[in-house]
Amino acid sequence: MAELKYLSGFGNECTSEDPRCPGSLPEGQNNPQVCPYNLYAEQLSGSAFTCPRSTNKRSWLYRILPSVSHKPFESIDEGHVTHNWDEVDPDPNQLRWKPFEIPKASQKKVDFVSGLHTLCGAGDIKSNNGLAIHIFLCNTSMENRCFYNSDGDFLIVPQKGNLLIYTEFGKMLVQPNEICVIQDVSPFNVVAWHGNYTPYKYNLKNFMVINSVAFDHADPSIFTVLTAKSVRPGVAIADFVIFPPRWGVADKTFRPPYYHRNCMSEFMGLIQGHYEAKQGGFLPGGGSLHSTMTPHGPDADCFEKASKAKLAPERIADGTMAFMFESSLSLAVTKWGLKASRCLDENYHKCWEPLKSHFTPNSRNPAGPN
Ligand SMILES: O=C(O)Cc1cc(O)ccc1O
Ligand SMILES: [Fe+2]
Repeated sequence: MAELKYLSGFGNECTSEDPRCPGSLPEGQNNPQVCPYNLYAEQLSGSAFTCPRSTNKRSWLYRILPSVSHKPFESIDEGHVTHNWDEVDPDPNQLRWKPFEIPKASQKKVDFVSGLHTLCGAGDIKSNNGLAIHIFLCNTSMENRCFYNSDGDFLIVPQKGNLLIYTEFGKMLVQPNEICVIQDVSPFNVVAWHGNYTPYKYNLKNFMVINSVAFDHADPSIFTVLTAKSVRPGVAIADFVIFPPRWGVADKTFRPPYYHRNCMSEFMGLIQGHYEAKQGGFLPGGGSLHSTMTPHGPDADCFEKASKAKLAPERIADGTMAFMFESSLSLAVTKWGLKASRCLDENYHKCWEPLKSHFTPNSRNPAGPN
């Protein structure tokens, strides 16, 4: 396939015309009585019409047939997708999953849609307020079918293999270490479009990381790549946060993540490498969930090493890409997540078992390594 060319600029107003139909975008207006090439004009709204201009999102598509010209929808087997957050009793334990297994194509062909497995989530689709985390485990391209999600935005984080995604706005090749966000998808008959509501992808290597250059551990909001806002300012439905390779230079500081409990839920995954707070057990393709107020933090090995380490400047997480969805919702795990996936790590809690008391009641300030 010819190399794909992309329009650049997050949130920009972009335009695109199929080179075979020059001038297919109407000039000076969006909705002419008759569009160039006798195309249909169709608007796709990504925000309420009434949003202020700075948050208003919409695109205009000029297509051979409007997307309403489809046959009636019919239900299909829902597979492993659910929005029932009461399948199992709430579980306050720290949860960790071994790498999820991709089925072998020789045994069963599974495409992106039938390979979606809901792991956890919260909220309500009808009020458009919620979040679901699905693991996609597929081995086959989608043929003669396409998919649209009218429940919300899809942020896709591939861990293995490449995704060639056909959207109404064009094609995207999304590879590990890249992410993409898609909207509605329907038959691919768009000849031209313009607007600021489009699918996009982003290479996580381009994230300009900041970190503490003096002392102490900055909270991970410094690593926020994308935010799905809630109605409460500063409180996200989900922040998408990454832990990319960077320099650690903080003096007199325990540099890995601190022990904590959080009113936000934290779902983490690893694309490649190993995560700085866990010496082992948290593997690429796996995940972990520390839901509302569940205590967690560095494992015992990590604590021992980092509290004794000489604090020279060091590269943190070279070759690594971990990510987190930090959500104000209390994420409930599905039956698939707890049982059917067969990937739940029953021994996760043991990584903290060796932690011992270092309390020295008679010496307030024991000599540290530096
Ligand atoms: O739990 C985690 O590993 C993620 C995390 C990292 C960090 O540097 C500070 C807080 C936090 O939740
Ligand atoms: Fe955390």
